[in-house]
Amino acid sequence: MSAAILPPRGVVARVPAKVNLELRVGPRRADGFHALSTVYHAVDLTDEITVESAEEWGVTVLGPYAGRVPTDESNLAMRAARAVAALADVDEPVHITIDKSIPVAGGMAGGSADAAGTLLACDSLWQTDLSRSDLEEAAAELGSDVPFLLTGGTAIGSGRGEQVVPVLTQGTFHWVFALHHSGLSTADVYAECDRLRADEDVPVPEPSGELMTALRAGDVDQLASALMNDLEPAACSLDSTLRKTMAAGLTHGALATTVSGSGPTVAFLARDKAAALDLMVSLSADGVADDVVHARGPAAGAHILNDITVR
Ligand SMILES: C[C@](O)(CO)[C@H](O)COP(=O)(O)OP(=O)(O)OC[C@H]1O[C@@H](n2ccc(N)nc2=O)[C@H](O)[C@@H]1O
Ligand SMILES: Nc1ncnc2c1ncn2[C@@H]1O[C@H](COP(=O)(O)OP(=O)(O)OP(=O)(O)O)[C@@H](O)[C@H]1O
Repeated sequence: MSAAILPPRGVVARVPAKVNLELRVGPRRADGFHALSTVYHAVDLTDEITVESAEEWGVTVLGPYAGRVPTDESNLAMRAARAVAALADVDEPVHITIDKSIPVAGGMAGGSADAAGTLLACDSLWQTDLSRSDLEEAAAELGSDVPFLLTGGTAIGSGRGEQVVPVLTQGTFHWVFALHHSGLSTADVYAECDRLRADEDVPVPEPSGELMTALRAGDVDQLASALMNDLEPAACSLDSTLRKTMAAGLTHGALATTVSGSGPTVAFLARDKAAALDLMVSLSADGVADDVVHARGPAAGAHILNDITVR
């Protein structure tokens, strides 16, 4: 006699953080967003999202950042679950548990990652027949960074960042991230960028050939010289400690440094794993950041780890 196949009671998804290898910010558009040309790079600093059938809708956040993440309807993971339920016409509450390692308001797209993981986990739990493009559309509505977190790897982002095209890269890059407990609001950083450039004629942004060549060749030195972020002056203007953190990493042997997205996380590119671990020790000893972590990229986008079928 064959055992009955039960639908899964819960699904676990893993989602990466991101750093922008290049972030060119164009003029503010009529809808308030800025035209972007960016190269996203997923790194293996991850959150885990568990979505389980429940009596009521709810969110629990685990880990050191728990106190700084809302657990009501404004949580991006909850908004993602509601979006899948509406699209697939499902009326079945879920409880979402976010085991959080990606810093909050750190410029590494932590909330966006949780949204991407939840889209995938709910899609799997409810066995909807939503297409990949349905999920990508829902992702773009939740936030500009969310579609990339579904894709992962390394990808060019255009539009307001929501249009994503994967790029081929070779090898693995080693990063050290200097985390700061005080976050920066993404909207504030874009507004500060506008203020600092008020007298400039800002061109429509385009990707650079040098970065694409570096990625195709897996050339870490070339990548080091191609890193750039138009939001860096704005993030450093809002948090005056960032320049000191960046300088410390370069003194301790980082090949290059950049503010991650809208900051305040500072990313350092290291030659290899050993150099990254040395840099971590030196930065920790300097006390220039609240925490220092090593991560590798490119990493996989949101993916399902397993179904929980036990009742
Ligand atoms: C800084 C980056 O992380 C770089 O990848 C993203 O551009 C931010 O993406 P995100 O956090 O998903 O941002 P959203 O939730 O879409 O927008 C938050 C706020 O950031 C500003 N914003 C965002 C994206 C964009 N292309 N232009 C903007 O001006 C807007 O003020 C917006 O209200
Ligand atoms: N699941 C979530 N995780 C983290 N923050 C969330 C979440 N849901 C809602 N938020 C809210 O969103 C704000 C921004 O959080 P997030 O960690 O996504 O910023 P970020 O990493 O700087 O984003 P980005 O890099 O995409 O600009 C937080 O301050 C928090 O109030």
